[in-house]
Amino acid sequence: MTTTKPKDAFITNLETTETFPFRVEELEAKAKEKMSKNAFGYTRSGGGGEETLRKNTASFEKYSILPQYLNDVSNVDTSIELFGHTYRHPFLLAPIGMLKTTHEEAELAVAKAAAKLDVPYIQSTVSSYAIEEVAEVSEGSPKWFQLYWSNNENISFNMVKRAEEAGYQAIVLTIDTTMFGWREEDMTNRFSPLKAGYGKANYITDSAFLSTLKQDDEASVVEEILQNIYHPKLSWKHVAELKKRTSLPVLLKGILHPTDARLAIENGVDGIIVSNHGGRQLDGVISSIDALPAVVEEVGGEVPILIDSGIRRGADVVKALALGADAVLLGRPYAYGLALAGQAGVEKVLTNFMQQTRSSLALAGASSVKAARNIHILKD
Ligand SMILES: Cc1cc2nc3c(=O)[nH]c(=O)nc-3n(C[C@H](O)[C@H](O)[C@H](O)COP(=O)(O)O)c2cc1C
Ligand SMILES: CCCCCCC(=O)C(=O)O
Repeated sequence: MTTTKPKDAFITNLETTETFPFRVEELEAKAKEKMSKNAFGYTRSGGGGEETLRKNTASFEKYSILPQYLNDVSNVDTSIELFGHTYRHPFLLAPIGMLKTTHEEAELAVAKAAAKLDVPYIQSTVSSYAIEEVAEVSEGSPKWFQLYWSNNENISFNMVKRAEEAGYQAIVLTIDTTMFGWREEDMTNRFSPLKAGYGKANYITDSAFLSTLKQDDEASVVEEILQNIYHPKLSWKHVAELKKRTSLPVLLKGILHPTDARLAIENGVDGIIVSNHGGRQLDGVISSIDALPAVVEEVGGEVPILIDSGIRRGADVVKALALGADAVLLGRPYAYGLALAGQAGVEKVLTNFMQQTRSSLALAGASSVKAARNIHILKD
């Protein structure tokens, strides 16, 4: 008798002959071997003494799933709906800048992997490939655009307009990086995208951004990028202005305080991303998963809430959904997948997340993302 795997089975992967790491710790270790010290340091590290970076993953362990069984979880619907679009999985790819420091095909490889697996990709303002180049290789697939509000406002408005014209479905304004965090590892390594990666002139190709940069000087280029996005005056007035400038949904990335979540809603924001930027900005801040419950309570379902920072496994996704997130953003793991094997590496990281999320939902007793809200979570 032949046995066939049922479609979408909760595959164990025990029979695999693959050498691509399943363990995220091994993924990071292998990426370290493959990447330059400069680029790996930039990707892995956090702000200050990395207290928040450590807390982001450690905090997940304080939340325990109290599963319920005998629920018939033979069909798990992992799809979600956001802003009128249905997405097949409850995760998106977080914006990660200057991916040419990691792999020559950078955002093109990531966008192609995301498109193939129907995962929305959030493209960073400081991408190594321009908005239109990314749109071209992943035509028709869901993409959002992350905005750093340049102190040269025309650059920002122009990028938003171009993203809209290129078919991006939402604008994500990052609010926690109006100035750069205190990045000790990058300072120690004298980080520069020019020495970290591929192609001297190509770490950022967007013409609007490029025009503000001298491209041939390792040290000053970092300074110039940071000068461009340095904007300590950024305020709720800018959020209101952005809302006027685009018909796309606007999300704020970097909300941690429930009062800021309320202000976001009062200022017409369409969605909130609870995030501490992967522990890369202010060190010592609360972990995202610890910040989530109060934000969820304040928002009361008025707008969708997404979360990132520290999500490493399917069980983390389930915990975030159970605590009230509508979706999560995956960050460093896909960058490491990119470092190891380009587009195929990103696909591998994503398919592992998909299988793990599906089986974790089922084993917790939820047959849909909506049902995940009813999963009981105990906090240590
Ligand atoms: C190398 C790197 C570059 C990043 N670049 C950006 C960026 O350009 N814009 C942004 O909003 N967030 C950026 N982030 C933050 C991510 O979007 C996300 O918040 C963070 O990676 C989540 O933490 P995790 O990767 O530890 O899960 C970057 C993160 C990393 C690791
Ligand atoms: C050296 C320029 C860095 C631009 C900001 C990218 C980012 O958000 C990050 O966390 O790094």
